[in-house]
Amino acid sequence: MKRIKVHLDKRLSETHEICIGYDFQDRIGLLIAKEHPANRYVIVTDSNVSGLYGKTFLEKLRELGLPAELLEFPAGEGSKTMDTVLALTSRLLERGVDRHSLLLALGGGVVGDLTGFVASIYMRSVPFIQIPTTLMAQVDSSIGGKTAVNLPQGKNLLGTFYQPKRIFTDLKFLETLSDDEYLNGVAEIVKYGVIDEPGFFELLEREVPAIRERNLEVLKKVIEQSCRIKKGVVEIDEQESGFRRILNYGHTIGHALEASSNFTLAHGKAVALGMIAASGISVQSGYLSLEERDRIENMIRDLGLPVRIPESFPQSNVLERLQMDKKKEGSELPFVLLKKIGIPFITKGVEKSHLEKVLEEMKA
Ligand SMILES: NC(=O)c1ccc[n+]([C@@H]2O[C@H](COP(=O)([O-])OP(=O)(O)OC[C@H]3O[C@@H](n4cnc5c(N)ncnc54)[C@H](O)[C@@H]3O)[C@@H](O)[C@H]2O)c1
Ligand SMILES: O=C(O)C(=O)C[C@@H](O)[C@H](O)[C@H](O)COP(=O)(O)O
Ligand SMILES: [Zn+2]
Repeated sequence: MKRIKVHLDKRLSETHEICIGYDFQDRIGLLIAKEHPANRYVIVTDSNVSGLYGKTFLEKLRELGLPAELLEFPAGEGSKTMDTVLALTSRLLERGVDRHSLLLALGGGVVGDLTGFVASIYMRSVPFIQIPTTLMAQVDSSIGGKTAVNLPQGKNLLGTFYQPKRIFTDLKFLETLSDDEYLNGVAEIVKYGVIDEPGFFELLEREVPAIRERNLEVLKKVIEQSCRIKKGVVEIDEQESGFRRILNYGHTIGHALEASSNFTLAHGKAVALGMIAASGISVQSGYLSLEERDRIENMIRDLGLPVRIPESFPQSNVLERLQMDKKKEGSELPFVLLKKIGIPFITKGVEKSHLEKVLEEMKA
């Protein structure tokens, strides 16, 4: 197990660590018992992860003498709502959970975002730990302290910045993850390749077959590097006053697609499409070469992610959803564009005609 430190501004939150390795689930309970004393431990998980890992993890904590319990909610993005927040908080109250208790988010990004949000507001905050079980959560959502729920109008419209006390990332969890859910996490890894050093993008290009085969040695390298890239960005700009926005590459259109599908299009797939769209706008605006745009699209296609927007997403609907983006500044909608692979930048807004042309070209 490796330990990667996340150093944050002391005024806002404490430094914590990502413990990353393969097959150390037994040690997670032990480390929690030794290093995170609490009067109650509440595992928060979803209905799929509960059966796969939640109940055995609960037993392990109890075997260590910890007063532990488990709360679950229905799996899926549809649960990332205020209704689930209210249901979870009333169950926490019924069970006497207080500020000396610890929440354990065991699951994918939905579990992590929801549990983090609840932890940040319940009794004006209780501590929580992230135990990510999807690739998406291991490389992205467990790191950085963004918590959120969706509103019918748009993605992640309610949320907080609230850091976990620790992150336990065990790659063994990924062995039960479906190929489809695995691919959603791969999309965010491509994002790091595009916004960070070109060497990482080139490594991903070389390793496309190994990534598709879920080769463990390659995954170890790629997941660790992704965690290092994300934590590096968050350390510079924890609360997204500027630089952290580069992590939103592909997300402006991605979020609009998710909302216009009523959150049935998965986040990773939406981001894959959004990255191609943002690269296309970068070409239209004269910043990025067509050759580099094509390298991005080819990699996304070769990895098995979508590259065309299905007919069920009319352009007018997507444009309407973009107006609900929380990053909007007056009438301008900032975008993360590219000068090159590895050189992202933030624009105040983009030409509507460029946006429309790119969305038209991406139609299936
Ligand atoms: N906070 C952030 O910085 C951040 C970053 C990226 C994504 N997100 C959010 O994360 C969410 C998407 O996360 P996700 O892709 O993990 O989706 P998810 O949490 O819905 O998990 C996907 C599916 O995999 C199942 N699952 C989880 N772990 C499993 C395992 N080990 N084996 C088998 N099945 C398993 C879940 O039950 C679910 O059905 C979105 O809401 C997105 O907005 C947040
Ligand atoms: O951590 C960040 O910052 C990100 O933007 C990571 C994204 O992958 C993630 O999807 C995030 O939830 C998007 O946040 P939002 O503020 O654009 O809703
Ligand atoms: Zn994302």
